[in-house]
Amino acid sequence: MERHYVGSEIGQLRTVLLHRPRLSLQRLTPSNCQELLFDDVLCVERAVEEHNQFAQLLRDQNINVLLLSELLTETLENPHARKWLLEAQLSDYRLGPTFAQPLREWLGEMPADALSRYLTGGLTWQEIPESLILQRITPQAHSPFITRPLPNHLFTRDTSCWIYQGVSINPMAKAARQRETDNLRAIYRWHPLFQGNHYINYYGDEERRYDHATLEGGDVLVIGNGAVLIGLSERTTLQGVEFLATSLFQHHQANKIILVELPKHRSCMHLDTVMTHLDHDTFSIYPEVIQPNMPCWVLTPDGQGSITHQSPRPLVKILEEVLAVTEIRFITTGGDIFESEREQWNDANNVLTLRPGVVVGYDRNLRTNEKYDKAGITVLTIRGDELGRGRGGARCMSCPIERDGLEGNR
Ligand SMILES: NC(=O)NCCC[C@H](N)C(=O)O
Repeated sequence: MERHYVGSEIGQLRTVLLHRPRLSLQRLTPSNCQELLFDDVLCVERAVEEHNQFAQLLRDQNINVLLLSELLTETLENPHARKWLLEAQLSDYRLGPTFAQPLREWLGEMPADALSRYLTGGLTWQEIPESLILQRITPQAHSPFITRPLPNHLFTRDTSCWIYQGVSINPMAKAARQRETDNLRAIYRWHPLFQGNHYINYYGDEERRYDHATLEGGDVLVIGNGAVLIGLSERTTLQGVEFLATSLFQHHQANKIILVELPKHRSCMHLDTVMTHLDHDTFSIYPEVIQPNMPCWVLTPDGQGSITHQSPRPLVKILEEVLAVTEIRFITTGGDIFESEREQWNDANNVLTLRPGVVVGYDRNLRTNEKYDKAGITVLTIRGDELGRGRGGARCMSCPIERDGLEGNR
């Protein structure tokens, strides 16, 4: 049986979920990219090459790389999964019953790989048979899309996140990303890799409107020793955190949730865009947003199945305690004020730690990479000139499913 467990941010990474987009990026244009949360259009061939390089680097480090499209295709071989997902993504409420039902029937007959491609890349009016278009009561379409592409599946970190012995399948804050969660729900519910009772479903897998209780994995750092650091960001709310924390405590998977209040800005949309864990005692931070002494709330179990909180204390003190180290090293983004702002925007702080002191980051962040190097952190670099236009780095583009704890325990 597979072992799904993420014991820390820095222990040996063993299995990771990535997504190599193609169709969704081909459909990004200057007129829709902002709405789809990209800052520009991409050269798709180069983006695919960059992503292949990233995946290959991980494989060369003996890390097992799972690809979301492949898992989704395998999931769609199951007729229950196929029916559920078509109803979730192309519901009567989204498209109107007279059109939605025949459309689902047409898609339902499709080979799994073609369907997986549309469920991630979006479906246009040009791709469906004329006879189906005629079934629409109002023939006027204002958009080329029946369902919009999901280019942000690239950032597998956000849509689901593994914390110790379980997963949160996250209710996303932005409309452009909410259908990603349906794809992930289908994978976790039906893909053979995730069958059995060997992990906990903490949050987000129910058929309900999560409303303001949103949560995204880029805000969740599994610090280890039963602690989780969570950013209250543009995307993750205290409402969402309350549900996740209660579930983590009830399942005895965590005993401390440290809350970091972030500005609600796109440049630091998730905690991992301004802070990542590099080695036992070392973090990367963007000092304009994260200061070692910033006061942070800590949530703990109240002993009766719910949560309580302790008064705010300096971040650095809490981390030293949790990690049992005498002094935390903070490596700040490199360069002068202009360079560091530019490098943070290009995800210099958003590195993926493969094992203590070894990280993957974009090669373009020269100043910050130099500082990592001087501090004894090995940076394995990848190109990200195209991928970076989606505003995410190596950590955002990866969802660890198996990773050792701090002591190397699995
Ligand atoms: N953890 C992360 O910071 N993920 C990057 C997400 C970028 C994506 N374009 C978004 O706006 O959601």
